[in-house]
Order: sequence, then C-alpha cells, then structure tokens
Amino acid sequence: MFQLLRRNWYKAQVCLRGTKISHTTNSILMSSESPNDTKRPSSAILVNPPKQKKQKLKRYKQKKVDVTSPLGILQLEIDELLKENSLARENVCNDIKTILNDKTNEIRDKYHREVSNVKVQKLTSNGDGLALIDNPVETTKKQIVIIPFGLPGDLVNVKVFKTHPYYVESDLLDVLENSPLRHNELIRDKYFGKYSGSQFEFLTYEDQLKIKQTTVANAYKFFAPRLVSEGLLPEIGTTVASPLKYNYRTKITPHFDMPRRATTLEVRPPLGFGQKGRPKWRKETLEVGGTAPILDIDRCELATDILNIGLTNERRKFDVEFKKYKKGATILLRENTVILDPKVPTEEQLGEGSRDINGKVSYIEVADEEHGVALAKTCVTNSTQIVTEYVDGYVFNFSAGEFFQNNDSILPIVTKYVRDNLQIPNSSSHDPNYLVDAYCGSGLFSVCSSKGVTKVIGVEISADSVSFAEKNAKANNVENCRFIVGKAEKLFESIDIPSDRTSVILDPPRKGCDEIFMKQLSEFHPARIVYISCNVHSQARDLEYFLKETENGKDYKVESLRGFDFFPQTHHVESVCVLSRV
Ligand SMILES: C[S@@+](CC[C@H](N)C(=O)[O-])C[C@H]1O[C@@H](n2cnc3c(N)ncnc32)[C@H](O)[C@@H]1O
Repeated sequence: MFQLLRRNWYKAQVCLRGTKISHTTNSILMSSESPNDTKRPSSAILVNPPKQKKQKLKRYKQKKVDVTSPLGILQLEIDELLKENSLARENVCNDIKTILNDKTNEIRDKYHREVSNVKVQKLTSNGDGLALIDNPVETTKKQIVIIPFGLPGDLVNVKVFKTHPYYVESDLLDVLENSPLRHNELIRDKYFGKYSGSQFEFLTYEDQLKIKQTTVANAYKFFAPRLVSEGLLPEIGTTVASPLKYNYRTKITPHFDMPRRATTLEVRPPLGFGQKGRPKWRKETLEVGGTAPILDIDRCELATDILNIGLTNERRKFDVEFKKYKKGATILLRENTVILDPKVPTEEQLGEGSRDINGKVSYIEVADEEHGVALAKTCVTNSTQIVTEYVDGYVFNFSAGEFFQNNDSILPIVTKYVRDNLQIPNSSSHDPNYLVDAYCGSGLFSVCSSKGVTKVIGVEISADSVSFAEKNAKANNVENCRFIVGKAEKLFESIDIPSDRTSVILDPPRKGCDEIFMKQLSEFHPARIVYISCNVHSQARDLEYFLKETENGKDYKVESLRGFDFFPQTHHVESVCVLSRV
C-alpha cells in the first residue's frame, strides 16, 4: 500500500513539473547549397525567417527524496492531515509553474503573503507545526503550511515565503493563542526559535517524551502498516529519559559558509549552526546570533561545559584567523576524558586540545565518585586525534572525527538494555552463546555485551573504527571479540556459528539496512535480534520487510519497541526494537 502511495505521489509531482516546452521547429526548406556556402541563396529557395528567441518556461525540479528522510516523511504526514480534513491532493496542490514563470511577481506576491489566525493542527516528526490555510489564488483550494515552532492548538499569524507543489513554508510571526503544550517560560536558550538545536525547549520534558513515543508509533503506522493492522506490534513503550536534559552533547560541529562567488573572506562570517525559521514572533531574540543563514552562536546549551569552553576558544581564534580560509569549514569540538594521576601535574596529563587565550589547553576537573578517581575533560578539535570515553565501567578510544554515540549520560542505560535483551531464554551459563554486532563502530555494544558470551563477532565498514574496536576490546581485557572490516551485507558469508545460540545487534546509519542484509539475516535465523536505530522510519520499513517478506520472518515476534531520548530538547529519537524467534 505504501509503495502505491509513493508511486501516486510521484506521479502527481511529475504532473506539476509544468507543460513540456514544445520546440516548435519552424519547418524550413533548406537550400541544397552547403551551409558554409557564402553565396546568396536563390530567390526560388525559402529562407529561414529571422530567428525568434525561444521562450523558455521554468520548470519545477523535483528532487529525489528518500521516503524515510524528513522530506519523504513529510509527504506522508501531509496525506494524513488531508485525510483528517476530508481533502485530496488535488485540493491543495499549488500552481508552481505559474509562480516560477511570473515575470511581474504579481502571482508570487499573492502566494507569499501574511496569513492571520491560523490554527496549528499537527506536529510533524521533524518538530514543525502543520496547518491548513486558504489558497490565495485558486479560491476553491487550500494550502498546507509548515510552521516552525508552531504547536498543535496554537493560533498564529504566519508569513508564507516559499511554495512547493503540496505545501508552503512559512515564518511564525505571532502566537495569538497558546497551545496547551506551549510553555514559553521553560525557554532558557537565548537562540531558541532561531535554530533547531533547542527546538522542543518550550515543551515540558514529559511532553517531549510523549511526542517521541508518538513519533515511533507514527513511523510504524507509515512504514510498517501490515505489522500494525495485523496486530504484530506490542504496545510502544514509554520513551526512556536521558539523565541529563542539558549539557549532554559530547560532540558539536559549528560551521561557517563562504559567501557566494567569494574567494576570500573580508568580513568574519557567522560561525555556528543553520538558522531555522525567522523568529519574528520572539522579539527578544531578533538580533541574537544575527539573521544570516548560519546563526552566530557563542554558546550551545546542549553541549557539555568543556565543549562550550572550547567553543569560546575556537571562536576567538576564528576572529583572528578567518581570512586564512578559502572556503567554508566545520570546526569539530569533541569531548575527551583523562583519568588523572594525582601524583602528576594535571597540565602534563592532558594531551592536545583546544587552547585558551594564554595558549594553555583548557580543561575541567570532575570527580568520579563511583570509581573514586579524578577526571579531566578536554575539548579536542583535530579529527584524527584519539579521544577517550568511559561507558559503564569500560574505556573506549576512537578518532575524534569518527562516529561515537553523543550523549554519554544515557549510554549506560542503553547498553544495559541492549545487553539484557540479547539474553537467549532458557539457556544455562554452560551453554555456548554468541553475539553478532552488525555496524559495530568502535565496538561499544560488542564490548559492553561481551560478558558471559562465548564469542562476539563485530562487522563495520570503517577500517579505522575496526582497529579501534580491536584496541578497545584489548584495553578492557575482553578476549572473546573478533572484528571484521566490511559491509554488514557480506557478514553472513564469513561466519560459522550456530544461529539458534546467536543474538544479533543491528545499529545501522540513518538509511537503515538494505534488503540483501535483511534476507541474509533471515536465512541466518538468529535466536534474538536487537535493532537500534537513529531513524525509526527506516527501522520500521526494515522490520516490516524482515517479518513479512523474508523466508523466516514469520518465525519472529516483536517483543518490545520503544524510544530512547538521546537528544533532549530536540525532535530526535533513537528507537530500540527487540525480536525473538518463537
Ligand atoms: C550508527 S553507527 C553505530 C556504531 C556503533 N554501534 C556504536 O554505537 O558506536 C553506524 C555504523 O555503521 C557503519 N556502517 C555504515 N554502513 C555500513 C555497512 N554497509 N556495513 C557495515 N558498517 C556500516 C558506520 O561506519 C558506523 O560506524
């Protein structure tokens, strides 16, 4: 059904690309003389009329979108809103061709206007408000409007500024009536409303967790409709909270752009994160961070304290050195942890890191009371430098620029949850059991789940991460792990372990696993599967495929499904789904 929806959507988009420009060939009778012949043509021959400049019609270029990307999901969310309002796509499609070819801007100005008293109906999984407004030109039609920082139940004024075939983008101008969800008094980020970093700050934390639970439910409704309609899913668990609600991010990447066509920077460009919306409704932040596409940010409320110190250092450096850059760049700020030896001066133990105005490596000392040690936190800016994190009593080293989970306060909870759910039921401690960690990175789940397991096999595409996974196992005295560099899709060709004694962890990137991998996983037929995902939509798609389309999928039951809040104050949710063989 979803495929059908998708196909129809694209059909509709293609129809909107505008009429084909018919190249009316002024059919002409050419002289038999060669075109290079400079002689005047004889009067008996018809000559080309003076060439008229062809009027090129601008056409809307439909970008190909992955259906599980935010834009792909938006299309499904729009369809749902239409259904709830008894409308069809024809009732909301916009005349893009006319807007694009409107030389006088008359039509465009009609579309890109202010609209008052708009009731926000829904929240997208991207955290934006969604509402219906009248079409300003075709009076029988409506428009779908996206309202950043609008909440269901808000009554707002907006300014429409961009038109797409099936929706329009707007800026929030005023909030006339507050949604019951809206708690503006909770906002503490001075940049709130201007970027997506603290997008959910105006919600209570309880509501943030509930919204993320709904995001998981909606993802399965959209991408696993058969599992939903056949009752093959358990009740979606409550979202697991993050112990830290602020100052939890251990990596941030502020960046800057080079102005178009410029080859040198004469003026220091804004350094920070991409703007979201133009916050006319929050008068107090109008000037904060500027109005350029990149917001100039001197503090990130979500980042740890040492990263904020690093941000101050690197911004100071950038103020002086920005002219050296020939193109835009990203500055990496990654937290590093050092266990301090009380007998050695702290400065001598820090290694390289972001430096303060006096050229000294900045650090913060923290006491780890549980383990009775003193720690120093530094901020690493070199992507190839090795950084250290401690998770659940294990030590992990990895290159600062490589993937590592980004909220270490929630990691012990997640790793314990994964470990507990990998256990094969009814097995005694004497039975051999195995673990396959697909997409294993630098070995986080392999190492944290290795106790009591006969053998762990990890696979990972990045050779650098695999070499760290091996070193991490060694550093933690874990001897039962073997790591393979390669595509997860090739994994099952090279392993020889009994599947009914094996649990599998999947933790793929946002795009999820592919069908080849899911088929092979099904053929392998493991006892348990724990699928961790930073994109619940691709997870839902993969699981429906696995359970309904692969040979052995029918042998599995979804035991549990729930979100984990790795990123408080944002719309992001990690989802963990546990499958067992029945
Ligand atoms: C979300 S990360 C998870 C890493 C690890 N589980 C962790 O928690 O630190 C996904 C990992 O998959 C790796 N990856 C991407 N495509 C892959 C593929 N086709 N086969 C194996 N690994 C892949 C990436 O390099 C990345 O390390």
